[in-house]
Amino acid sequence: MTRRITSWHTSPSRPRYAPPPGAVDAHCHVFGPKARFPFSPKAKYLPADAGPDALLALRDYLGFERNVIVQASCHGTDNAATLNAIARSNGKARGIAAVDPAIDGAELDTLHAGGIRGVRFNFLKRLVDDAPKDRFLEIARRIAPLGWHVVVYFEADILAELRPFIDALPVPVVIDHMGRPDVSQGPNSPDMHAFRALMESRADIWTKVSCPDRLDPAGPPYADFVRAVRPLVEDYPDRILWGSDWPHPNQQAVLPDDGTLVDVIPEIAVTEALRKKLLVDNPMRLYWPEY
Ligand SMILES: O=C(O)c1cc(C(=O)O)oc(=O)c1
Repeated sequence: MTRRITSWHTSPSRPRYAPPPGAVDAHCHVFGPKARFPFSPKAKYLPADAGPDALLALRDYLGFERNVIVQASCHGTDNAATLNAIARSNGKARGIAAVDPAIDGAELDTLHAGGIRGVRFNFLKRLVDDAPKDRFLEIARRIAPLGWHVVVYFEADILAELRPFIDALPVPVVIDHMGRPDVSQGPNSPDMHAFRALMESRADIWTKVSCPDRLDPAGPPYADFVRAVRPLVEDYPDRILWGSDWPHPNQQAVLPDDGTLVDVIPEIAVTEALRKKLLVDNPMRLYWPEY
């Protein structure tokens, strides 16, 4: 693994849709820069540098004000690159870390001071070697006093197997990219039924209605994604978040145009009130509750 991948569009279009003031991109990442923040020896992909300068410039270009930076799997459990990006944002970014179960209380406090507000549990075999549920539960118990939540990333085919684990989590839960349903099957598919059952199972489960580029292989204007996801936005308006997913880890065949991704927002959230919840009120409640 030597070739470094550029997984993002280097000249995205400017979106036609203008997000409301204070909009939060609640799922994005940084890669490196590698010279200061080397990738994990266990990384499953080796990306080109996509550091805070590029992220903050894109934020402004797309019309957003804040970011939630999710530790990318290529950085393992060393959160230095994510913390560096948060520190560069002038208080306009917070983050989600990946941590080793052995992490001590002082290290958790340092992460909190650096803007971290949760930890991510990644169950994708193509991204991580192992996902020990018992140790994840131990971490979730440890972060509860900090008021953090957990972010869980999985694919639809393991949702049933994961249910007891998710049910046992003692803190709020955010599901990345809706647990990757097959959106081509429409809004009433078995995947969507199972996902809705999860959303119904507790009041403190949220989800990111993100990644049309990953979930809808037909590409722009992502009609299957819009048809499957719009009803979720309408039924769970207070528990949804949106994120660009920049710099789109692992995307290679087709690089998503971030302007086009922003233009999907008014298609899935069809009223101004829904868009304000999705882009401002909900992420602020979860990541900047003091505001
Ligand atoms: O589907 C993916 O490849 C992917 C990877 C990562 C990561 O490497 O952290 O994060 C994501 O949100 C999505």
